[in-house]
Amino acid sequence: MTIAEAPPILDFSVFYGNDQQAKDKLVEDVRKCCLHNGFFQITGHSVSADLQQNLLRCVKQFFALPQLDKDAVLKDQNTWNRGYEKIGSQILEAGTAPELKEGFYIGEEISKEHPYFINKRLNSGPNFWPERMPNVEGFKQVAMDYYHAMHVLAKDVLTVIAQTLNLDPYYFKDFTTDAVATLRLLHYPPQAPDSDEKISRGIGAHTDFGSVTLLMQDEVDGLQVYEKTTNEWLDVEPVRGAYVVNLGNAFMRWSNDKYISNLHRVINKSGKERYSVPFFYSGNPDYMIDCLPNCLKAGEAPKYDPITVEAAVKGAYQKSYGAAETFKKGVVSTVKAVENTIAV
Ligand SMILES: O=C(O)CCC(=O)C(=O)O
Ligand SMILES: [Fe+2]
Repeated sequence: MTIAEAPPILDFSVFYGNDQQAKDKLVEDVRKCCLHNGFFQITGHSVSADLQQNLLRCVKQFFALPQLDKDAVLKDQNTWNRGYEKIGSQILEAGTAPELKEGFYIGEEISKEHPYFINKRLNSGPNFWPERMPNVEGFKQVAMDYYHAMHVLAKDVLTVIAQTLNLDPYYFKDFTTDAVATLRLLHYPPQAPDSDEKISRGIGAHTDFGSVTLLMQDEVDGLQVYEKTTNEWLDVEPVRGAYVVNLGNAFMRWSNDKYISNLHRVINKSGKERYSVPFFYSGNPDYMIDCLPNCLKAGEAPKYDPITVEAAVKGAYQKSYGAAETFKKGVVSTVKAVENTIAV
């Protein structure tokens, strides 16, 4: 594995097997990636190809709905991060235009009687389903089956990550109990061939806010990961069925910046419609993120105060949507980088 290459593809099936040498090698490969840029890809995982394909079919059906039907479930109608976001709702990279993507957010189905909803906990409430969609019941079923399968896979990935830090494989058990996570369906229309490379983005350069992200891409490319050693953007070519795994800002803070939450972006120059589905795993909202064991060098002190998962993640989305609003009001020059985004 050389360094200035797109995130390597690791065979995760060894995690489920008994070959200790292969398991150790997986842990070692994941460790290298976490230290370098926090990005790797996995095949041979537990999510079935059928479920992945069914979900992608639903994603395409949803975005093909008439605009009015999508607008009926606009996410600004709730405060718990569910529903549809229009093209141009977000700016993650300072100095770029509102992003050329539309999205749909799904989370755990949390009723209005649930204590998480009553107490306005992180991203907690009922889903906001597109009731005008033909076969909406099928859409709900596939989306929730997929959402729950992703929780299982995220726990497995964290079991490996624990071992990369020489921790008990189940070190993250409390963190993953009653975890909050968000599934985001994304559609990137093709960018005009003559669009300005400097300001036109599917999604601007950003780092993810949560702990770990598991991303499924369809067959159209466009995702790029920043390579700091060479100051390049590396293409992450889609691999059928694979997940791109990356650590988010909360994990970086938790590891005292030993493990990296890295910049990435999407520019869809393919001329085709692009679809992708990131799953953002935050963790248990009450869990206290405090410098993980084995993350301090000799004599080094923790850089950050302990913080709950909820406090670490909340608010970050708000800032990026605020930036798009500011842009649309015509005050482009005053748009500031969101706190955790570095313009390169
Ligand atoms: O669509 C992609 O490939 C990346 C999406 C992403 O980075 C995000 O939603 O945070
Ligand atoms: Fe991202």
